[in-house]
Formats: sequence, C-alpha cells, structure tokens
Amino acid sequence: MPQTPPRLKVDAITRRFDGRDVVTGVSLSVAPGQVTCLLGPSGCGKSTTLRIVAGVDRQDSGRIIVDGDCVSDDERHLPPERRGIGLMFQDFALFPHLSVGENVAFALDGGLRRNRERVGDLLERVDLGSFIDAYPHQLSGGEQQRVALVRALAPKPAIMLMDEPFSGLDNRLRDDIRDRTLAVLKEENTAVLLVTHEPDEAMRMADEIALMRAGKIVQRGAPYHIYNNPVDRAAAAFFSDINIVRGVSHGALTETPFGQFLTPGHADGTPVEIVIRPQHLRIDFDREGRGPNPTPTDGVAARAVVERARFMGRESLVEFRMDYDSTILKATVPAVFLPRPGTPLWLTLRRDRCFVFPS
Ligand SMILES: Nc1ncnc2c1ncn2[C@@H]1O[C@H](COP(=O)(O)OP(=O)(O)OP(=O)(O)O)[C@@H](O)[C@H]1O
Repeated sequence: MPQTPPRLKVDAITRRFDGRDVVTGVSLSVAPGQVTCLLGPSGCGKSTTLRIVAGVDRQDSGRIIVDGDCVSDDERHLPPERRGIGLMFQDFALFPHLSVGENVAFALDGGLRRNRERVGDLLERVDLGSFIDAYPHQLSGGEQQRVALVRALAPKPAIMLMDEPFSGLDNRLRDDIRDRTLAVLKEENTAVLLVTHEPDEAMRMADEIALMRAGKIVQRGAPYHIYNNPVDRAAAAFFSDINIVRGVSHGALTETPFGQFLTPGHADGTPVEIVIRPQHLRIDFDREGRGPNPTPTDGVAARAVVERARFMGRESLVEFRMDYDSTILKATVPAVFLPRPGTPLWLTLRRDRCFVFPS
C-alpha cells in the first residue's frame, strides 16, 4: 500500500542559544490525521523545536517542509501565518471583549456573520454549541480551553502545533478535554505535533512518540513500542518506576539472584543492568523457607521481606528489601494487597518483560 506522504517534515534542525546546542539534528514527520508527541523532560528543547516549526523562531540549520514545500531553510523563512499552521499553547488567551463565536471566527474571512455555520458546528463538537453568544468570562477554564481549540481549528489548518495545551487543567477535566480534542483533530484529519513532558499524556494522545533528551530525539515509535522496547535505562525510567538488578555478562549469560539471563551482544566482563517495571515482578508466598520452583518464563525466585506496602487506588505498591544484598525492589499489584512489614515473600522477574542494558 502506498504510504501517505507526510504533511509536516522536520529535517535535521539545529538551534544554538548563546553557544549552547539546544536542538541538535531533530528530524521527524507527521502524516495527515496523525498525532506525534514530542515528549521529554523540562529544558530538553521541545518548545524550541515547536517554535521553529511554527516559524516564530528560526533554526540555525535544517529544513521545515509542509506538504512537500520547503517553508524554511537557509534561504527562505515563511512567517507563521503563511505556513497553514494552527497554534495552541498553554496560555491560550481568548479575547475577553469578543463573544465565544467571535473568538472562534476571529481568523476567518467575514467573521462570525459569514461563518456562523462552521463556528456553530465546531462548538457543537466540543459540546459548547449553546455558548456561541456567551462571553469568555462566563465559561469555566476547561470550556475556555475547548473554545481555544476550536478557534485554532476554525481556519482548517493542515497542521496543529500544541505546547502543553492541557497543563492548566485539573486531572479529571484534563482527561475529558484531551479525549474530545483528539476526536476533533482526527475528524479534521489534522497533522498534530504536540509537546508534553508528561508520559501519560503522550501515551493517551500519540500515534507516535518522539522521545527527546538534551536536544536530540533518542527514540521514536508507537507508544506501545516505546514503552515495551525502551532504547536505554533513562527511556524506560521516563515512563514508570523501574527496578534494576545488576550482574556481569560472561559468555552471553549473566548470573543474578533471579537466575541466568541471556545477555547476547555484551562482551565478556561487561557490567549489565536488568531493568524491569514494578508491574512485571511476580510475588509468591513463603513455603517454610522456600519459594516457588524455577520456571523458564520467570526464572529463579529470590527471597525478600516486605519493607512497606501502600494502597494507591488502582493498585498496591509493595517495597521489598531483598535478602541477597538488601536493595529495595518495588512491585505493584492491581488489587488490594497490603502485607505487613517484615513478611517474607519471594519475587520472580517476568523474563519477557526484562530489558538488558550495559551499566
Ligand atoms: N530565546 C532563548 N534564548 C536563550 N536560551 C533559550 C531560549 N529559548 C530556550 N532557551 C533554552 O533552551 C533550552 C530548551 O528550552 P525549551 O523551552 O525548548 O525546552 P522544553 O523542553 O520545551 O522545556 P519546558 O518543558 O520546560 O518548556 C532551555 O535550556 C532554555 O533555557
């Protein structure tokens, strides 16, 4: 099947501030109807990348291509309003003296009078149809955010750039608005580049995540892929707590208190880290000083005592002090499971969920 050509292509952009590389060789592409999330910690260069795509800042090198046409390179630099791009930032400000409908119609030829149908339809899609003649101060923060979204969508931008657009909202409201926003963006077949530092937001919104660190994209892929095949320990740790079990590779095998792990590709004598998320540890009870028998899928059990256990709402988090070297490992259980501190239990690691990295 032929691939849809990208609507937005960012080609090897680089930006320096005060002699410091803030964005280095960032490339990505976004197809119509696709949401790509630039995800990374504060200061990693996400917003700078987005501002360059928007045209409010200019790269030192690299190109921005929209629908096959170069909108910015060493020679040319189209201003934001000529790039077919919609912008939505956290500090979206509605014009307080204009009605909701007038705000949405602001960038449309003929204003609200000539575009009432489209404006009404867009507002309807975010459940604000009856607010067309209301004023911003009569709306809650979440409602205003929805107005800002449809205002950005009204001119039918081919590309929508969003910088932490939901961060001003409280948690429950945010989930709802994210879902509605996503639905409208998909219906409009908009290519979306969304900046966030929250893994949950990226997992919820993105078709593709571009994980950024120190100005570079370190990994790109579907949320499922990035979560389950992190490129390194930091990528794994960005999405959840992690546990680390250390060992040294010999003959493509590493001995640990949880049994042997296959560690191909690591030279003899290389220290390695076996990384596993808390939900992938198995907990088993103590059978008069013995644990469960080894299995090929879970390896050998290691004895631990409960350090503390907390109920987190959706799951219980249990911290264990391991007999083998007193390190703490964390396990989560999707149930109420609150063993007393000091209780001996046995842990195994799901082999198919372990990642091996050089330490
Ligand atoms: N105009 C500027 N002049 C100098 N330094 C800047 C400028 N804009 C950004 N920077 C620096 O570039 C780095 C990356 O900033 P950027 O805003 O792109 O990061 P970010 O990943 O979006 O972070 P956050 O989530 O905190 O906004 C930061 O160290 C910032 O201080």
